[in-house]
Amino acid sequence: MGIVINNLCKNYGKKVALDGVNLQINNGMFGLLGPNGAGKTTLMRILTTLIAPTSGVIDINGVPIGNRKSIREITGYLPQEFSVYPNFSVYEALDYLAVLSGINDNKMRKTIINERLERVNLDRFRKVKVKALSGGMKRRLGIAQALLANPKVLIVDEPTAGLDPEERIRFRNMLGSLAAERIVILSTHIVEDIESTCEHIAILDNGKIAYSGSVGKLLEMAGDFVWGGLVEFDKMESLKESFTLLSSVRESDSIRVRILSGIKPFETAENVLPSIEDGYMKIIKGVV
Ligand SMILES: Nc1ncnc2c1ncn2[C@@H]1O[C@H](COP(=O)(O)OP(=O)(O)OP(=O)(O)O)[C@@H](O)[C@H]1O
Repeated sequence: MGIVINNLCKNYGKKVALDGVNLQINNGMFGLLGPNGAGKTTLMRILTTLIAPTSGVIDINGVPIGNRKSIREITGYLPQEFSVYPNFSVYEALDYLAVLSGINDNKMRKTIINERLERVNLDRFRKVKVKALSGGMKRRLGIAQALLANPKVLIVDEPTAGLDPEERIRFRNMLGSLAAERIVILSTHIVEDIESTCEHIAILDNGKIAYSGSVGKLLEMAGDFVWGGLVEFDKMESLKESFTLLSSVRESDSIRVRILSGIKPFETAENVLPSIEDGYMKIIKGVV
């Protein structure tokens, strides 16, 4: 069970957006990371049957992706640009979307909407107009919409972009609790979003899977490549030219740097504990 993707390719004309993607995604929270243009949205739109692959095989819980009706019944999607009727109230917007998704029985629709509103902590705001919601509340409404049919797979694209830190944390926690009983795929280029929630991740780069596996394994792989130490100001330029500088913070007369490198970058440098961001940079920069 779960999602199995074999040799998936997607071309837009001459542009190759996905190039031989192989991936297995099981229950729980799965992070899809990658720089802008890597192909994340394309992959998610294929998984939700909004666009068709050029070639390759995908099964979701044993159902082939070509069986669009069944796939749509088991997947929920929160796109990057989620917007609904601004003058509707929260309840009206969900009611309308529920009718569109085929939940015709009035009593059942009411029960489902009330449950979803509670799930995303918006029940107190049911009468508030959509246009009056904060960014985080709109995103939560988007999740309520994606959960209407109680999908086995929930796919969310860049959900925390534009949210303030408190809203972002709340949103991540909510996704974490939803992942207890389904697959949640979280696509983002914000590495922090992955750090606190996902056990398994994939990194897409230029249409290809550059890494897939556990967060722990990524950290292990980055272990010997992250260096830290204090350097003098006048050494900074040459360090920047020769190595990937991860961070630099002034400390009185020197600068404390973190550097990604396969060799010791300067005499007093020492290996330091890597973060997911360091692991991500190692993969994307191809440091060996
Ligand atoms: N409809 C389209 N026609 C042509 N090229 C497209 C189309 N949609 C996407 N692309 C291109 O395919 C590549 C992958 O795009 P995609 O939107 O999947 O990447 P992404 O990882 O989601 O990026 P972002 O984080 O910026 O949303 C990009 O080079 C993009 O310009």
